[in-house]
Amino acid sequence: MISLQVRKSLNAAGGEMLLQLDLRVERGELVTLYGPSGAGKTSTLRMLAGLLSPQSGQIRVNGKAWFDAEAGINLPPGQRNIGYVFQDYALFPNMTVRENLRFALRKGEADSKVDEQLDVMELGALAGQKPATLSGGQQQRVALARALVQQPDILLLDEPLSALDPSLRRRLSDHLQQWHRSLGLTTILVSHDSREILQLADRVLEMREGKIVRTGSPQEILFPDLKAATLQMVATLLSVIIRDDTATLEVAVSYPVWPQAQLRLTAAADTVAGWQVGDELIIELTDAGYKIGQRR
Ligand SMILES: Nc1ncnc2c1ncn2[C@@H]1O[C@H](COP(=O)(O)OP(=O)(O)OP(=O)(O)O)[C@@H](O)[C@H]1O
Repeated sequence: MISLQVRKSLNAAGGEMLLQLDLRVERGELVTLYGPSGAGKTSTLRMLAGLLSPQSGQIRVNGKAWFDAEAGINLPPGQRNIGYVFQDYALFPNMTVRENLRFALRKGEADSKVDEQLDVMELGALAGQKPATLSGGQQQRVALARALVQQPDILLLDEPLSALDPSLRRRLSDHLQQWHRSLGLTTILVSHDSREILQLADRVLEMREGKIVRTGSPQEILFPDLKAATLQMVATLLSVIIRDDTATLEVAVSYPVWPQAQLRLTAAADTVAGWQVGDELIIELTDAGYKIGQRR
């Protein structure tokens, strides 16, 4: 179990911002940190990893103090059994993909763990290449593979799938879910992707300006405006074609998640004025058919 009560003053764009956190994550839980850019999500992960020191407070993991300002305890990153994938990937530039993964093996462990991860991450063909020759998405997969080779107790993931194309993203989020369960990991995931959060998260912590402002299930936090008594769906606008007074829309349903999630709908051209691809929509099923509106 992770328990973290810390304060840290950060230099935000608009001046000083106090990161003030009091959170607990149970063993085996997968929790998502969700919130706008600059809310302090990455800084929270960096404090857990030992890369950023709080000014006051405590971090305890499974009963052991990792940080305690009053007692003068601050374990270095190497003594915290954490695997992390940060936005800059932090791969060793002078090592090949395979060497980057091998470096994360514990002493005396077989190379087969490296081969296994290369295989699952679909990186086998790139094993001999250096990070600089890889795309962002490939580097992201190497970073994820390296974090898992380490066999951590705690996995910290800062938008680990954001640079991947949609189909690879889906495959790897399935794998992530399996690893989290089968390896008994405790995972903290920073994500903005509704589908990813709905699929993976047990609980969402919403952060704003350095504080946790709401916690709840993915549905409660992502879609608080959905009315329980009516049949509604949340969807992303994929395309819109207007002909005369009628707009034809293609949308991808993100909640509830359907196996066949793409729909084609029509609406009055006036209704969709100003809508853009990528906008989130709410589709409400009514006696007369359906009603579409933009999600506020
Ligand atoms: N070491 C540091 N010292 C002081 N301020 C920092 C430090 N690291 C980050 N900050 C500032 O703290 C604020 C929060 O940054 P952080 O990266 O934690 O936000 P975030 O929620 O992860 O944002 P994003 O979604 O854009 O990654 C930013 O304004 C940043 O400039």
